[in-house]
Amino acid sequence: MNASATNDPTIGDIGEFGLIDRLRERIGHNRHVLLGPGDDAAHVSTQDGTFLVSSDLLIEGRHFRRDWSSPRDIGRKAAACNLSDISAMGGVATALTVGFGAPADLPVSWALEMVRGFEDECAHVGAHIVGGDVTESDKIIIAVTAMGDAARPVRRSGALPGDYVAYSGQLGLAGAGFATLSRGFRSPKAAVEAHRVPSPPYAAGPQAAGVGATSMTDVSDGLLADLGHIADASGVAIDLDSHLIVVPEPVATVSEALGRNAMDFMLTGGDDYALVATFSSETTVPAGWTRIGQVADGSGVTVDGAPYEGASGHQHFR
Ligand SMILES: Nc1ncnc2c1ncn2[C@@H]1O[C@H](COP(=O)(O)OP(=O)(O)OP(=O)(O)O)[C@@H](O)[C@H]1O
Ligand SMILES: Cc1ncc(C[n+]2csc(CCOP(=O)(O)O)c2C)c(N)n1
Ligand SMILES: [Mg+2]
Repeated sequence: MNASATNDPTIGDIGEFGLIDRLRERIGHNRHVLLGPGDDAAHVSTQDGTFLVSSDLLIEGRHFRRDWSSPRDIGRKAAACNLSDISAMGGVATALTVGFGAPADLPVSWALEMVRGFEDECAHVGAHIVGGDVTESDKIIIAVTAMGDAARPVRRSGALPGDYVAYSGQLGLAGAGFATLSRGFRSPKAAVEAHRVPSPPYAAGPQAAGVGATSMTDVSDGLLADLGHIADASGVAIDLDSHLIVVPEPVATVSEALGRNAMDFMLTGGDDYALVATFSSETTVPAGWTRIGQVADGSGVTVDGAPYEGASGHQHFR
């Protein structure tokens, strides 16, 4: 921290999650807020039911680059990271609103292709765009709000000692793709494609909720970082068994080519939007899920019984 930090800290001083904590201190709630900020989506009641709602912001240069991804890819990714948050509550997304900021010289066709990407991705769950906003901006900004429905939302806070940890979907590929593109390469294609368009296992969310998952989240920042949110919210410790985490071939290829540790991509690479959940030891591992760890008394996330060296995942402002 710099000298001024003690008096008037900057966002850079306190970081993404420090800022969210400080903002949340100022946010009230009413009787309709069944679950407020802090989970993948909020849960709100209405006169005749309830809904889930979640927002994610994508900024050109921070989340995507126009020279790396097509407008259709970018639309699909912007939809995917929002639809994934609804799935991570055990829900099914029904509607999106899309705020779109763009420079005046952006071709109209770019925006239309982006919306095609949105509709393509939304087709996986049956959702559609129901509104939005447009504004002029120096860089492209895509601000999405997703709404959805869940019979029994699964929170981050329900993991219990004795539960096991399992994931569904892909890990490591998008991070490896980002590293590949950052070094000016275009292959392996599977990794680069995973950065451009993630493949969230949408149906696995309601499936896990249906068999009684005790907690769940999606992996947007990195497996260790996002499991850290489950550990914190649940007041438990989580230990992963690295031998149960199988490195996909493209991740191994990228690791070798770039002189990187493959497990780093698997444990700390974001952007794949896998789901990770905890289940009671009496629950059979659901089809499509892979068991990778254990919940115990304590706090924090360890790998093979020891803290993992380095950053646990992507953090803005750091
Ligand atoms: N500006 C804000 N005001 C109120 N709540 C916020 C704000 N920013 C984030 N939050 C809340 O903080 C929690 C964590 O946010 P975060 O963005 O990490 O969640 P996420 O969408 O699951 O992850 P990601 O953005 O990496 O996909 C969420 O419940 C979110 O609603
Ligand atoms: C051009 C470019 N640079 C970096 C990355 C990597 N990245 C950016 S944000 C994020 C976490 C999720 O975002 P958020 O927490 O904002 O939802 C990750 C893994 C990228 N995808 N594209
Ligand atoms: Mg999430």
